[in-house]
Amino acid sequence: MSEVSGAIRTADEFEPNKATAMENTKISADKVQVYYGDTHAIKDVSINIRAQTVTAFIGPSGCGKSTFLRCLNRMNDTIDICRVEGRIAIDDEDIYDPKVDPVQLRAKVGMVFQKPNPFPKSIYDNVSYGPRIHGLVRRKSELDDIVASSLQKAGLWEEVKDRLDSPGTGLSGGQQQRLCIARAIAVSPEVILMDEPCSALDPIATAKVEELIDELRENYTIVIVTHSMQQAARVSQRTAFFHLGNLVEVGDTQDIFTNPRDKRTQDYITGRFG
Ligand SMILES: Nc1ncnc2c1ncn2[C@@H]1O[C@H](COP(=O)(O)OP(=O)(O)OP(=O)(O)O)[C@@H](O)[C@H]1O
Repeated sequence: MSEVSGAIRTADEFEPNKATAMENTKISADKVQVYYGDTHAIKDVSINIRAQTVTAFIGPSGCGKSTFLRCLNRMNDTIDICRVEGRIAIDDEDIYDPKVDPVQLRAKVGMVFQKPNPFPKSIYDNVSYGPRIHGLVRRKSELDDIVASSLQKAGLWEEVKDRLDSPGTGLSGGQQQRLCIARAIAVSPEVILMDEPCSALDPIATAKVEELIDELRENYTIVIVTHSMQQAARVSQRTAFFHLGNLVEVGDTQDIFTNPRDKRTQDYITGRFG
């Protein structure tokens, strides 16, 4: 099986270590269709997403990047008119199987949104909330440890360790976004989905979050939707290009940007549309 189904050639068809790449699959989507009422937003998308890799979803506005991202932790379940067909598996387990609890799934597959959205609570409570509701800790000292280590992993500890009781909403935008990343990390996810996580941040805060994404890759599978091709080039190892609900091609980021196989990808990356 190639990484993208259908007649379109993919960079992976030329990959010498294909078997190794397949073994490394964390998420596999097969013939996924998404409808909002009568609108067919995602058309027959198949893709394998690799573990401990940053995969960027790029494409013009409205092409379905966010819709497909939200399929990966069933966030679309919360939209009444949205219907998802096909199969999406994480570690070969179908996440749309009726026995899968979407709340547990969303702990395993965390999400960071475009606009930082800390709870109107303290920094400590923002990070400890998930582990408490998921029953991951028994003692306050364990919770303290999770809060500290999550903030450390999110690169925020040094900036907030003396004011854990202050409101999360009082932090700068970039700090709030790293707090949201700490909150996602606190429940020990395996996958982190990021929907344009830097679009509300200034260049310095963006650089910090990008650096963090690079560090997190060692322990997590990361999928990021971005409008910035520079960002995709900086942070991702794999890039998937979407157009009008289709996944046009996926491959190593460097190949997609230097040697796209489809004219639509080429037109997009050279700024001819979108
Ligand atoms: N909640 C919704 N209800 C109805 N239609 C929706 C909804 N969300 C998205 N759509 C439609 O689905 C299609 C894909 O939208 P989506 O937001 O996934 O694209 P996108 O590539 O992420 O766009 P952008 O880059 O502008 O964020 C669009 O036609 C959009 O209008």
